[in-house]
Amino acid sequence: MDIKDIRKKIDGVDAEIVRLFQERMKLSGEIAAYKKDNELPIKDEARETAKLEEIAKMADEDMATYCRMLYNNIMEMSRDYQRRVIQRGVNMLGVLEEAYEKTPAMPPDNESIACHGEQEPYCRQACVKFFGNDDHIQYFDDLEDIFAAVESGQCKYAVITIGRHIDVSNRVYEMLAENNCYIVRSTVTAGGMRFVCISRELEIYRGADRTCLMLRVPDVPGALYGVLDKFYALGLNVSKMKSWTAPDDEEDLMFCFDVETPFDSDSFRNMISQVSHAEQEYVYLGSYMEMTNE
Ligand SMILES: O=C(O)C(=O)C[C@]1(C(=O)O)C=C[C@@H](O)C=C1
Repeated sequence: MDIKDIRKKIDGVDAEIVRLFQERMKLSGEIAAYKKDNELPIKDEARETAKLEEIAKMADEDMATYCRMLYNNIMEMSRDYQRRVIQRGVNMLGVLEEAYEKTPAMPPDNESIACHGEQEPYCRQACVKFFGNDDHIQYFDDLEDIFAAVESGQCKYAVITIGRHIDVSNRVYEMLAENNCYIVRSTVTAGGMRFVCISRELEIYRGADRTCLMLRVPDVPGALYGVLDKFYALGLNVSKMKSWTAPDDEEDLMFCFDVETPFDSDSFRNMISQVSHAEQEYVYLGSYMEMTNE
């Protein structure tokens, strides 16, 4: 068969795939609305695992791995779309201000905290700084287990490092977004490791003076400039800037950075308005205070 004929067949199959993919995404959007109304988390690990198993069984033997990879990506996009559906029309500033009003002066000192076993001594130091004690730590082997513990409610908070290993911190930011978790406090321990306290509930403590934002942009010249320019125009300082290639597409860049401005200020409100009306989809990862030794 001529290559042209084969391509024609591929075009036909692609048209079907696009139609069905969009149909699936719309259904996923309906699930997002249900999850929002019933206060359910976007990610359902058990459903995804079962779905991948089912897909692998359904596929021909030599295609099973490809089908699994495809569905891994499809479900990641599906979650991304659900996040957008949920955020659409939400008055972001109103949500943040309500969270600020509801957050107590100090974090509770008797909640379970998920930590990484490998980082034990530093984690303890960070917990003492955040909660005044290190009595309620539960140790886990990896980040996935830590986020699962927070997601399921087994632990209300997690204290994890975000510094040092560049790959680790990128993954932490991606996982915060995937699991709808927020940074609520931050500190640097002895040894120069930066630890953050994260929560699934949006909490904004008094004194919060920096806000962590993440966004995805196409990897084209000037992409970074176009993002930062808007913050500089508002007189806002941007720090702890990180960028890396999107995990699922080499042509996209992920940016994560802190904007330094007190929560209770006009410049904060201007920034949120800027972010809410931007063309790009920003992911809000929390407003917090950097806790020092004093
Ligand atoms: O079944 C759900 O709960 C969905 O939200 C749909 C879906 C999917 O795309 O298949 C998306 C996210 C969940 O983690 C699991 C599955």
